[in-house]
Amino acid sequence: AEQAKEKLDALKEELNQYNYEYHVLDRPSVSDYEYDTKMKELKEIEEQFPELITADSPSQRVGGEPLEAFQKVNHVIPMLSLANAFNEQDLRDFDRRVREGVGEEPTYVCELKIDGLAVSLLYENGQFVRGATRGDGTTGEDITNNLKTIRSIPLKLSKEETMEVRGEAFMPHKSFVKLNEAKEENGEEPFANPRNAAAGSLRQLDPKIAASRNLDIFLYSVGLWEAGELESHSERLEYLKELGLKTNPEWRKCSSIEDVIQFVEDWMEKRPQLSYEIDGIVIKVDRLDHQEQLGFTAKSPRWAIAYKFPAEEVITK
Ligand SMILES: Cc1ccc(Cn2cc(C(N)=O)ccc2=O)c(C)c1
Repeated sequence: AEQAKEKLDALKEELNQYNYEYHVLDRPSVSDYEYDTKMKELKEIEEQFPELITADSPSQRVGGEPLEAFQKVNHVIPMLSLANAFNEQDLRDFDRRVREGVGEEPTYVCELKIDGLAVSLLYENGQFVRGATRGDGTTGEDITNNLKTIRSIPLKLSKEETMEVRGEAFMPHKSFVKLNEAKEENGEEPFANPRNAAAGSLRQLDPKIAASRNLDIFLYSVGLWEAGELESHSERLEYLKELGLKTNPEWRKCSSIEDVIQFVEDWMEKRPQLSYEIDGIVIKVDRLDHQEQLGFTAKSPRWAIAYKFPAEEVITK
């Protein structure tokens, strides 16, 4: 069994790397056939030596039996909602409040606001151990088995960090159209939009159904983090990527509200080119000390705002 363990460890490393290249970088280095052949080899060894199976093995993505119900999860740091901006004046008002609060010109980070389901991923010593929905911000549902089926979620980080990361799980356009075609063929009610389809998929008690829905994820923030000492949101985004997590590549630093308004106008135009749905732009003050100075209202941070695009008629055909 010693050689089997060595062979298995090598295959795990290799397959997790290929999975990362394909689903996170969108830059595979081997053919699907080669990936599939090595996966079969790994499963054969695990079948012979079940005691060698580990939680971060690529064979463990589509987990166990359907659950009876979801366990509750308490978010130690609440997952807050963002205040909304609907026009340029709202953005200028936000900028004025920020400048008055921090007493200097802030740097902003603008990110695409993915129209999916906010989720929390907990890693302990680099291992993915638990995934949860946002719920009401304080209490969510444990959907670990369903989130494990999202191929772009690494089962192991590139460093042995103990941290909670947050992001948006979503259903890409192509998967949404295919799913609704299948539903209509079966005479079932199609989903109204990709957000409902993603939420419906992650609320399935049977992980095999979630696995069939081709969901994806972008991570964009950090919750609990033992050793966290970075100083800005932009550094955190870069660190999430360094850890092997999928981050949205379109974020930009903006040195003034004029830049923010330009970014918002640009993406209003470019939105239809994306392979996933966005419902706006998230604007955050970059420096974490500025964020602390600004603090929170009862339900939202004062250092961030969500610019909402006018609802787009979704072409479901
Ligand atoms: C048979 C088969 C196996 C794998 C895949 C997709 N894919 C490919 C790779 C790869 N090329 O590095 C890695 C992970 C993965 O999920 C498809 C579409 C079909």
